[in-house]
Amino acid sequence: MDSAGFSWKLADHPKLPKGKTVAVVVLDGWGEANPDKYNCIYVAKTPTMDSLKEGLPEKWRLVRAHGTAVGLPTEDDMGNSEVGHNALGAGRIYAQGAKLVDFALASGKIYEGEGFKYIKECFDKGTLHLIGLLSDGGVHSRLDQLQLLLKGASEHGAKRIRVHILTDGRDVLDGSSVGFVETLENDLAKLREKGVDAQIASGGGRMYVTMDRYENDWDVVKRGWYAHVLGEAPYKFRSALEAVKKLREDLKVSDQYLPPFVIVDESGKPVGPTMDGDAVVTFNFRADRMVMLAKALEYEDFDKFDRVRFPKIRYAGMLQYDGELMLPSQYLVSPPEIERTSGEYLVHNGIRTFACSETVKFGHVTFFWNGNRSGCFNPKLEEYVEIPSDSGITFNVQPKMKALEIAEKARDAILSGKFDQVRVNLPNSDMVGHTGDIEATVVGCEAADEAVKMILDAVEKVGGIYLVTADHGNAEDMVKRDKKGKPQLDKAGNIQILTSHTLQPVPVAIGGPGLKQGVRFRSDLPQAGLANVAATFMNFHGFVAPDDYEPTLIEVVDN
Ligand SMILES: O=C(O)[C@H](O)COP(=O)(O)O
Ligand SMILES: [Mn+2]
Ligand SMILES: [Mn+2]
Repeated sequence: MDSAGFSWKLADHPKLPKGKTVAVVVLDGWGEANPDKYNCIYVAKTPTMDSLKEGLPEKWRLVRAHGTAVGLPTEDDMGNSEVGHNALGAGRIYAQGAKLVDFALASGKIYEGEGFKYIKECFDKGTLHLIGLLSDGGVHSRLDQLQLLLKGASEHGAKRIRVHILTDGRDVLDGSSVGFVETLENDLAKLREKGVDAQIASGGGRMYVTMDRYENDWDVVKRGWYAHVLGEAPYKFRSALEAVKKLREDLKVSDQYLPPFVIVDESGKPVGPTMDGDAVVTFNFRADRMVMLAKALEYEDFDKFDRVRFPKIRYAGMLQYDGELMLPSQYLVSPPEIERTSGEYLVHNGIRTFACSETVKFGHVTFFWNGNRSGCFNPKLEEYVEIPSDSGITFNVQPKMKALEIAEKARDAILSGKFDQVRVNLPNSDMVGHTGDIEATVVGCEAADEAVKMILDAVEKVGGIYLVTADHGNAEDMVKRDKKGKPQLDKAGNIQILTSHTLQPVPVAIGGPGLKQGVRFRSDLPQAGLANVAATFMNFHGFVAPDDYEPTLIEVVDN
């Protein structure tokens, strides 16, 4: 208990014992939707997940994983890993980056903050560079926010602006990059009419240029550095619209994987390399895929690739992306203050924790889970294991990914008796789902199901408890639908493959020999969401969750 009366000590659960091994399994991108041929989870053979569903309604239920249930601005916002794992780990709903940036832009407060004042110093003599994902997906960034920022920055004195665009096709339909570039070009033309020298300067597909995460492949960031900072790329165009259209057509690549390009003037010179005295803003609000670039832009000492030139710039993130590393040190909007997460409480109460995934999702069960905080709380009680992901491939080529390796690590951790909580993220349904390859996604779902089986078998052996859930939907719906739920055809009469997440709810399944008789899902929380899960597994560890956590999903009835 500190002087303010706060204590990390959790109250004992009146009915549930301590000392059980609890496996918490997060299937990434595994939602519940009507059965049809575009529902890869339904098409896949998933005997383990199917058997869990037989526990409905006492041991299997659905929870909300999108929109306001996870702190997003509207019910039209699909869920995503950041907000999903934040809610799962923190047990409460926080207004998330998307919403905080909306507020800051609408109120104009963004222009009064320290971060904006810091970059503004460069507006007289230097260029303002805006780097980020050009998309209205609302997962990492939003086009309307970029539009407002462009307008606001120019009204606050920016005279020369260069935008460096990463094309999406992952949180939005493939091919939509063309329309986004058109919209942005229109806005920039309007700024030019007002005397602002504003242009797109470079770009590339988000999965090939700049937006890697968790240090899976620094070459991705290096390509971005060359294009956005050095002004060098294998492809040069006079306009971004031409770049995106030609690269898609000539190379037959999708938006996500466009190669890096720079825009050049009539003499072939890049129009917007980043130079001493310039300001840079990375306009994504979401952290994971901006942290690596932020390091390259901010750190004096940096050895991940040769930056060739390290310009003296003033750099600010849309948000601070990592609270522990305080990276970047300058930012336009304060991130959600996610504190007192379940992970922190549990280590304070002696719970030994093991967390594991492969690189592309490793930060999800650690960094996002712990409220966007790197590292663990107490290395004596926690072990975080990262299995290296394949890099340089799209995951439809290896749809099984490292699911079984993750499951083996989890199994061994459970059988070792050294841990009270064993937490994993199984990435397949999400990562393969994002490729839009339906057959491969089916294989990925089957691999994830096998991995769940391996973990549940280990839980069975040690008399433990399991909680299986997901962070948002993806693989359960792979086609764009109209309001009635029918596949919506494009102008040519073709179905449109949905590479993005969905608005679907996700399952929560509980069980295992250690789960006391009489434990069942309450029926009075029909609107429950991911944030209700933390209190639930805290109960399985024998504790009552803190008062301000969203209520537990379970009750214990006496037989
Ligand atoms: O970053 C990505 O891969 C997608 O934009 C969102 O997927 P995730 O939220 O599952 O990571
Ligand atoms: Mn996810
Ligand atoms: Mn995803």
